[in-house]
Amino acid sequence: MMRPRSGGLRGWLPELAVLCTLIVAPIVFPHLGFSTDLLTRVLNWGLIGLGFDILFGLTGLLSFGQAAFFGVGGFVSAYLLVSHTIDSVWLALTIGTVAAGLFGLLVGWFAVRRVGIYFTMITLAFGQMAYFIENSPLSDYTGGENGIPGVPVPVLGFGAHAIRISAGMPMYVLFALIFFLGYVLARRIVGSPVGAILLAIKENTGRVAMLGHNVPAYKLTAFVIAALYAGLAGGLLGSFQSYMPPDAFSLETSGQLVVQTIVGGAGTLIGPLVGAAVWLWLRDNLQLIPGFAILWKLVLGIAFIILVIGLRRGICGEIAHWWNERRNLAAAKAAEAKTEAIEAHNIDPITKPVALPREVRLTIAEPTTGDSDIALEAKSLARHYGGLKAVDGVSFKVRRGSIHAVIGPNGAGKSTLFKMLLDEVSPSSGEVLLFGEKITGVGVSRAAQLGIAKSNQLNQLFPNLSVRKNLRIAALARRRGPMRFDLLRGAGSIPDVEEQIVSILGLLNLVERADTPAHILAYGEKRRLEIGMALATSPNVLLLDEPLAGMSPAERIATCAFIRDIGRSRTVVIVEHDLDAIFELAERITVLYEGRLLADGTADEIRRNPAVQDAYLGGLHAHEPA
Ligand SMILES: Nc1ncnc2c1ncn2[C@@H]1O[C@H](COP(=O)(O)OP(=O)(O)OP(=O)(O)O)[C@@H](O)[C@H]1O
Repeated sequence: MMRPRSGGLRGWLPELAVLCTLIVAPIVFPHLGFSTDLLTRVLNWGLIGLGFDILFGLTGLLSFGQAAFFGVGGFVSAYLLVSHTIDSVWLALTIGTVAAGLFGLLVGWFAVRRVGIYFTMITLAFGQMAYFIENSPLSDYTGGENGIPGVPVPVLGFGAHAIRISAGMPMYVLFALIFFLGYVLARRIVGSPVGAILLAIKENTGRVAMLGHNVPAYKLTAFVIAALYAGLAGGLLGSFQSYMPPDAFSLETSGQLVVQTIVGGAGTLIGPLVGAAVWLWLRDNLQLIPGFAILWKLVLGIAFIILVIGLRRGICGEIAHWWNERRNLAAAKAAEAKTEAIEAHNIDPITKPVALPREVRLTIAEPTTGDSDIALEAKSLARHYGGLKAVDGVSFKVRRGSIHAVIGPNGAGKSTLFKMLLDEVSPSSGEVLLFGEKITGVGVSRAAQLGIAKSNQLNQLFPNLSVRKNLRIAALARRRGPMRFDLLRGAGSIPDVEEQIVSILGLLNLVERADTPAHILAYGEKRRLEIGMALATSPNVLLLDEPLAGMSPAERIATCAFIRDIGRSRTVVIVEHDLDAIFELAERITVLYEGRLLADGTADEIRRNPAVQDAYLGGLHAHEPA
């Protein structure tokens, strides 16, 4: 699917292929029934599609309101030119594009905090509002139902040397050039750290936030990028046809963009262009067939259904999928065979851990008051679900640099407590202090930025990304902060992030699996990757929720060894049912029972505590020294 650029000349092959196609298209395509004007129109749809694909194909956000930005860009630019407020078409196009971007910022502000269908509904509502405003209150400026006629074409050069870019071939060349530049830019964005994070948002939004990235800000960035592309395409449309039509704002425009993107292949950048070519060609040619003139929409609909059912990934998506499968077939088969071998024979691929990633400096100030030796403190934490007190007023302190365990029978409230420790779940009452600073209420991504990370009881991976890319999303978080607009650098070009990934791959013994998609890994490997992702954020306090669950005995021993290693450079809090492991690892143990604190003390104190023995399980007696 949408692949960032790999190194060397090969990495530029898609750009080269697009450039060659744009050059030969006006020679070849007229033989297939495409006039030069139709090709120009296709390029204009392709240009909106580049931005839309970053929003929809890459980030997974389906907008039904792109016509609003297309219309704003088009009408602002057309009005400025026709009213002679501005004479330069280039300047008017720039202002129109910026206006669309600003409108995108406004709409996106409301939309990106909603998910799924609610996001789509908000974009649809704003799109319809924009259509109404253009048609009614602003009709003095937009021409209402008549649109704006007489939009001038762009001019290159000045004075006597000025060249008007007229319809036909000159206009095609202009559109092809702008599309190509837009494509190169879009590819860079996809390959940047921002692009990597947007893709991860589509895979698992919650985990991206938990790692410390500001998810709404990234979604908003994708939204504004899509609005800018649409605004530029809108402005160009007016100049191309010397007329800005009111239907630029219509729901049909937004719908057509979605349809074309799905037909061409979402997540490929080039898909919307190909989809537009198919769609416009079918539309134009069906109308010419005698007897089809009235039925063409029906036939177009049937053609769409056949394409979507036959080519689930869209035309370009299927081609890209076939190509990648063919290229990676041997590697994919080997990876699956290894997984089968691990699962069938219980091969333990863990060896001795290698270098630990180095500790990052604390991003929070040392506490000026209180006990600076306390890394984490829960103060009367409670979480109630209706009448159920999952956690009921629990207080405990975790000493800096220690391994601290939280144990308790099933349903005692351990996972809920953990979720409150990093503000993933808001407490009903009480608070959490990280190095003396209150973090309750800051939100999970801010808490991660302050230095607390968690590996989850149930894996929260990015299943379709490779192991390396999973770790990269984690390692980028604290290194770059909650949000950064590094849209033009390569995601894999930050040396200390890559060093961090290599150390963690070694630590988890996943070096050979670095390029394997996470969903192919064996269960034990997935558990290790889950821990590795939390570790890759370089946390000062690492929470491990049942890290040994589902591991083989040999993996448990090796995982305990590296948890002990991790504990040398940072504070570790661990929830685990394997009491042998806990008594071996933990310096202090907090025991929960039915949501309440039952005991808190050293491993020896807990082992001998009669209340723990009575309430927790008879099996604790088994751990009594003989
Ligand atoms: N979102 C929720 N809504 C309602 N009840 C919940 C929710 N989350 C947890 N609970 C309930 O709170 C109690 C504590 O659950 P929690 O998962 O924290 O326990 P636990 O000690 O981690 O258990 P286990 O060892 O089985 O993972 C359970 O009774 C659980 O059903």
